[in-house]
Amino acid sequence: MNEHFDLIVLGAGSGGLSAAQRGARLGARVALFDPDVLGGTCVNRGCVPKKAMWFAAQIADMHRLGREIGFDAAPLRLDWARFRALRDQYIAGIRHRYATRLDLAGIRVIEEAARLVSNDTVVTAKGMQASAPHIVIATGARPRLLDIPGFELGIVSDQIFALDAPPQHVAVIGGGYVAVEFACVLNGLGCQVDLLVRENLLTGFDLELVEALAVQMQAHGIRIVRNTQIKSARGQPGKVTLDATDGTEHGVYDSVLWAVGRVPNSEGFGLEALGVERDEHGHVLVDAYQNTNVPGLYAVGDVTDRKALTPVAVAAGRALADRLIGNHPGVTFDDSAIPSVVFSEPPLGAVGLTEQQARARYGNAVNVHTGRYTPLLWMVAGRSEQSVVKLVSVGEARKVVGIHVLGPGSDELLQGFAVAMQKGLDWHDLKTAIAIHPTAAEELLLLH
Ligand SMILES: Cc1cc2nc3c(=O)[nH]c(=O)nc-3n(C[C@H](O)[C@H](O)[C@H](O)COP(=O)(O)OP(=O)(O)OC[C@H]3O[C@@H](n4cnc5c(N)ncnc54)[C@H](O)[C@@H]3O)c2cc1C
Ligand SMILES: NC(=O)c1ccc[n+]([C@@H]2O[C@H](COP(=O)([O-])OP(=O)(O)OC[C@H]3O[C@@H](n4cnc5c(N)ncnc54)[C@H](O)[C@@H]3O)[C@@H](O)[C@H]2O)c1
Repeated sequence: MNEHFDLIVLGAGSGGLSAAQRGARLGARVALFDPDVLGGTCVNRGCVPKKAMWFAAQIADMHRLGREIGFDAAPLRLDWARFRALRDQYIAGIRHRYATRLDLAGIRVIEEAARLVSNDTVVTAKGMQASAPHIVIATGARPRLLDIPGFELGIVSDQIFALDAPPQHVAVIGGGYVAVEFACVLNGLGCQVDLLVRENLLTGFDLELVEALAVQMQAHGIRIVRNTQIKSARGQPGKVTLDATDGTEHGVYDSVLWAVGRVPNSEGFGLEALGVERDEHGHVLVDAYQNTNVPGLYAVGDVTDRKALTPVAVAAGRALADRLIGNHPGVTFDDSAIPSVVFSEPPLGAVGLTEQQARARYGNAVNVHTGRYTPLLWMVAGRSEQSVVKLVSVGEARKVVGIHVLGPGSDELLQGFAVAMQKGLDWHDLKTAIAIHPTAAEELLLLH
C-alpha cells in the first residue's frame, strides 16, 4: 500500500529533524525515515559526546592550573566508565525528548532506510511505500576510510565514544576539526598524543592563530608531525606501528584514530538512477534554496557541500520547510557569516574572512588589527602562553569582515561578535563600546 504525505524526510539528524519538525508545525503530514537512532551524527557521534569529553578535559586542565596557583590536591584521574555512562545517559535523554516531540507533532517515524524509486516515492526493505510532492535528502556523512594496509588496526571518530578505557599512547591522523579536537581532548585527559598531519593544520583558519594554537598544543605535550603521509599500519590491535611515505615510522601506539575527513551518504539509495547531480566527492549539488536538479528533491546538511556544521543543517532544514510548506517562496538562509569553533585547548573560533582571504578579495583596502595577551589566570600561575585575537576590516569605514579568536573563553565570546558582524559592524563601533573588564572578550575592543 502506498501512503501519502506532504513531506518525506530521509535522515533524522540535525537537518532532517529540523525540516520535519518545522514542516509539521506548519501543518504538513510528515514521514521521517532513519534506520539508526534519532539525532544523527551531532547528538550521537559528534558535537554532543565530543563536547562532554572536552568539558572533562577542561576540568583536568583547570585542575592542573589549580595546582600551579596553590591548590594542594593530587592529580585527577577520570573514572572513564562512570563518565561514559553519564554522558551516554544524557544523550539517551536527548533522543527520548526527540521521540516525544516527534510524536506530539504527529510526525510518522519509520525506523528504516528509505530508497527513492522516483522523485515523489520511496520504498523500504520491509515493503513500505510512501509518496509526497517534496522529498528532503538529509542523510549526512560518515568518516572517510582509507584503502591502505592495516587501516583496520585503527578506529574512526564514530568508535572513539565507545572505548572502554582511554588510550595511553595514541596517534591521531589528520589535520582538520576532528583530528585537532581529539588530539587536544585526549591529551587533556592524560593520553600521550602524536598528531600526524599530511599537510597543514586546520586549513581555512587564519594561519597566525593556527600557528599560535600549534605552539600551545606542543607546550601541552602533543607531538605534531607535519607533511607526513601515512601509507600503512602494521602490528596488532593495541600495538600498532605506522609507516609514512618518506620512510619514517611512528609508534608503537595502543590506539590509532583516523580523522581524515568525511564522505557524504549519497549513494546506494536511488539518487544515481534519478540523475541527481553530485560533485566529485559525492556531495549532492543544491542551489541557494536547497533544490537539487531534480524537481521535488531537495538536500540539506552534510550530504551537500555547504559547511558541515549542525547550525547550518538546522537553518537549511527550517528555511526549506518554510519555503515548501509555509509557502514563503523566497525563503533561504544567510550563509555569509557562519561562525564556528574548534574545541581545541585552547579553543579557536572564527567568523568571516581570514586575513589571507580578505587580502585576496580586497587587496590594499584590508586592515588587520591583531592583539596578543596572556590570560589573567595564566599570568597569575606564571605561564606565558599567549591568546590571539584578530579583526580583519576593509576600507576607510573599517567594516569588519573577519573575527578570529584563540584562547580560553573564545568558544563562548564569539557568538555575540558574529551577530554584530552579520548586522554590520565596524572597528569604530568596537572602539567606542564600553568593555567588560577583566575578560577575554574585551581584547576585541582594545585593538589598535
Ligand atoms: C566528531 C564530530 C564532532 C562534531 N562537532 C561539531 C560541533 O561541535 N559543532 C557543529 O556545529 N558541528 C559538529 N560536527 C558536525 C555535525 O555533527 C554535522 O554537521 C551534523 O550532524 C550534520 O547533520 P545532518 O543532518 O546533515 O547529518 P547527520 O546528523 O549525519 O544525520 C544523517 C542521518 O541520516 C540517516 N540516513 C542515512 N542514510 C539514510 C537513508 N537512506 N534513509 C534514511 N536515513 C538515512 C543516518 O542514519 C543519520 O541518522 C561534528 C561532527 C563530528 C563527526
Ligand atoms: N567544532 C566543530 O564545529 C566541528 C567539529 C568536528 C567536525 N566538524 C565538521 O565536520 C567536518 C569534517 O571534519 P573532519 O575533521 O572529519 O574533516 P576536515 O575536512 O576538517 O579534515 C580532514 C583532514 O584529513 C586530512 N586528510 C584527508 N585525506 C587524508 C589522507 N589520505 N591521509 C592523511 N590525511 C588526510 C586532510 O588534509 C584534513 O587535514 C568539518 O569540516 C566541520 O565542518 C565541526
